[in-house]
Amino acid sequence: MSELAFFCGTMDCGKSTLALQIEHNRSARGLQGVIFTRDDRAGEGKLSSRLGLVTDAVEATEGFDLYAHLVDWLSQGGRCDYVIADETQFFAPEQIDQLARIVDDLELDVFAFGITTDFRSKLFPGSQRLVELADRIEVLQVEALCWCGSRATHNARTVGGSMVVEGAQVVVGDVNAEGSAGEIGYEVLCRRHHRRRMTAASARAVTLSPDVLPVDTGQEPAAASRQGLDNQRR
Ligand SMILES: Nc1ncnc2c1ncn2[C@@H]1O[C@H](COP(=O)(O)OP(=O)(O)O)[C@@H](O)[C@H]1O
Ligand SMILES: Cc1cn([C@H]2C[C@H](O)[C@@H](COP(=O)(O)O)O2)c(=O)[nH]c1=O
Repeated sequence: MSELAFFCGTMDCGKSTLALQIEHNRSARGLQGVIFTRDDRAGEGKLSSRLGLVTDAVEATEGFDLYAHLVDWLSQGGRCDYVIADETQFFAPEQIDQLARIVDDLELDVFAFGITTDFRSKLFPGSQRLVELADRIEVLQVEALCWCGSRATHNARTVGGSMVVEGAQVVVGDVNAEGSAGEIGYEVLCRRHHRRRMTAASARAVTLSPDVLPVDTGQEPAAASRQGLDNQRR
């Protein structure tokens, strides 16, 4: 029986890589898929992974009907054995309903990939609909890590290394990507540090601050600095 599977996780945990692997394994066996995406960092009509692989995809723009697209494609003699949808957090809830209809009415497997929550740890509407409709939800097993070494479960948006909590829900961007001052970047954090708005840069700044270095312990500076970091981890 065909199914709607939702593969989710934080940014940078390997979702697009898995999407490309599923595509590779199936096409290597002669199957043909249709790939949808929206607002991939590599540009319009692309599905890309940080490992350097990229493939062409159909851009699911606002108002684009994924079910109608597939019916058109099939009725023109096109072939489709399965569907892959990446960056599904950006899809409208109606488009997720269309993915479910592709499973139910066209009897095709749909593999959907996306982050569940935004930089404020609120569900994206598309991801919420996937949680509501998916037959199967898989959290990716390659864990991204917070700077403290714990499993990263949340996505932070940063400006100048500091976490921000104001702004539009959708801003395409990358982890480790902050360039010029004021540019938006992202960093994955554990919940504790997301709640405290403590990014790698702000933890480093606190650790190095003279305020938190014990002055009369007789410790070596390196040991004192480590102790400051331990305090932040707690
Ligand atoms: N230079 C590298 N060497 C090995 N693995 C890498 C490298 N760069 C990225 N990765 C892997 O790729 C993952 C990101 O894959 P990607 O599919 O782009 O993530 P997502 O789609 O979830 O944002 C990282 O978590 C890491 O496991
Ligand atoms: C948290 C968050 C992320 N985004 C954007 C940033 C990236 O372009 C994508 C996630 O892509 P990835 O392949 O999973 O790394 O989503 C956003 O627009 N708003 C957010 O709050």
